[in-house]
Amino acid sequence: MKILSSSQIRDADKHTIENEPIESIDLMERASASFSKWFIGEFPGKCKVHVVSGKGNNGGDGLAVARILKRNGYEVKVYTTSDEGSEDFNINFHRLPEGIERKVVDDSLGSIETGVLIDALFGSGLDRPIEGRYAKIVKEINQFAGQVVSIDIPSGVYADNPVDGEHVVEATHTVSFQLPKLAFFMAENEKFVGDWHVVDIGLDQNFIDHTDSRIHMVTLEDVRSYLKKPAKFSHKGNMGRSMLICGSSGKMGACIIAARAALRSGAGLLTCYVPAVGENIIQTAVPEAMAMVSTFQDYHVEEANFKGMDAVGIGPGLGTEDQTEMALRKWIKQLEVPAVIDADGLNMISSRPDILKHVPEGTIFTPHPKEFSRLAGEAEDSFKRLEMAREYAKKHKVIIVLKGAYTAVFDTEGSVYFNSTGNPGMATGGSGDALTGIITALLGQGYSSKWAAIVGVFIHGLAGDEAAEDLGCISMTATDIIDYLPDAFRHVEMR
Ligand SMILES: NC(=O)C1=CN([C@@H]2O[C@H](COP(=O)(O)OP(=O)(O)OC[C@H]3O[C@@H](n4cnc5c(N)ncnc54)[C@H](O)[C@@H]3O)[C@@H](O)[C@H]2O)[C@H](O)CC1
Ligand SMILES: [K+]
Repeated sequence: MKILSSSQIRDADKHTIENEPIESIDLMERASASFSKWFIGEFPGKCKVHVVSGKGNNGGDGLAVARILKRNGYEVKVYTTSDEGSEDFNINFHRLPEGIERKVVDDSLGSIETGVLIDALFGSGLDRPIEGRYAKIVKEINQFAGQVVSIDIPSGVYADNPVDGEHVVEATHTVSFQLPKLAFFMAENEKFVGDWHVVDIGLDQNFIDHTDSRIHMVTLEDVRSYLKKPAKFSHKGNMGRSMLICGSSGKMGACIIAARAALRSGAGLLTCYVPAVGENIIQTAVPEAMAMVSTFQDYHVEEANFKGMDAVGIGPGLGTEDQTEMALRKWIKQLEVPAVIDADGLNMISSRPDILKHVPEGTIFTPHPKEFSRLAGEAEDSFKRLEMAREYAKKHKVIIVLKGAYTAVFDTEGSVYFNSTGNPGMATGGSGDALTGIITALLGQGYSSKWAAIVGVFIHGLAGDEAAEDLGCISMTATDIIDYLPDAFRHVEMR
């Protein structure tokens, strides 16, 4: 699914009005009806509803929603910051039926005790920080004890830029029109956006399909269409020969997790290349995997042989000893097959950036934000980090998997794909090692680097979601994520 900027959405809006054709006020009605349908589903008990409207079209939506909810049996009170506004605001202001209490407010809503508050103060037309009387209103909204639902976007949040003021509505839910907004994927906006939802308002799909956007959200349908089904005549030899280079004394767990995740992700033949300390451990814990054992006891110091391999995963539990770093340099120089580099592998590259020039095109890096800042420098905010990751991926011709609540995959051409699965329970030791294993297995089965990363991240998150459903976010571990991989793959396969 594409994510469009506010100006692209405005164009889609204009195009729909001209070409459907539909009057702008009727499009507002359609948007408000879609919002109301969502609202009635979420709050079926006919609670008291307080609608706070600004004077733009977001406010106009609020007024239309007030009317629709009143018709559906809700007790509605409307607070407007003005009795006059945009053309469609004015029409909806005059359409407000009798029986809706209304109040034109200056800088205070007065006391609101119960019910649900709908925030229609500012939408995508916000063009400066919220100050003065509007700031006081936002303060009151945030002090309200009940749930707050923002129409389209929380007032004070920009769709495509970082928040620049102190006064921003903190919504419980945000109901966005037609598509999600880039702002929803940024960690610092989580407390403003709350749980977000998208409702269809019938903007011209053909126009959206032809609008150039390099920002996407990965959906189940996307992954379903890319998932390779094992062929009837497949055998272990053509399901990919993969190697994990992993482990050091005290860090063999990372290796086990990555190996198990790879096997649960369809790796045909898996070899774990480990230092001597790891031989018995890996052979006992993961009997399905072969072990290739380096002569040195505690950590990697030697060149590996990738002959006959289809994919390599480098990083889980490697440690960052100087000699391991020298070994990493050799591994990277002789890489001829698709590879994913994680964790300590990335940390070593950060401390010796000259290694970068030997990294083959299309290699996948899977940093979390801290590892990414070691690679590319500190970012002021998530929007800047997004640009930095995009530039880094393009410049070094690598796929970046930037891990976070919405893990983002950056391809080498400047596109970014936000993942839509996963939960806070996955921020647990070993979760990243499992992801490395999954991606290595997919690379081995012939997925392109970009799609191995996108599909791997999605499946990893989905397995985490299935695990969280049964076990809860607090108790789940990385091993649980692996245990739920079969459910996740089946879920994607199901049609
Ligand atoms: N295609 C769609 O998605 C549809 C969207 N709709 C809704 O329209 C709004 C956008 O409406 P717009 O009139 O452009 O902007 P706002 O309502 O956000 O308000 C603009 C209004 O406010 C002034 N303003 C901006 N920033 C500030 C500020 N910080 N302080 C004070 N005043 C400010 C600005 O000058 C304007 O006067 C979109 O979000 C949807 O909710 C349609 O209803 C359906 C189609
Ligand atoms: K709003």
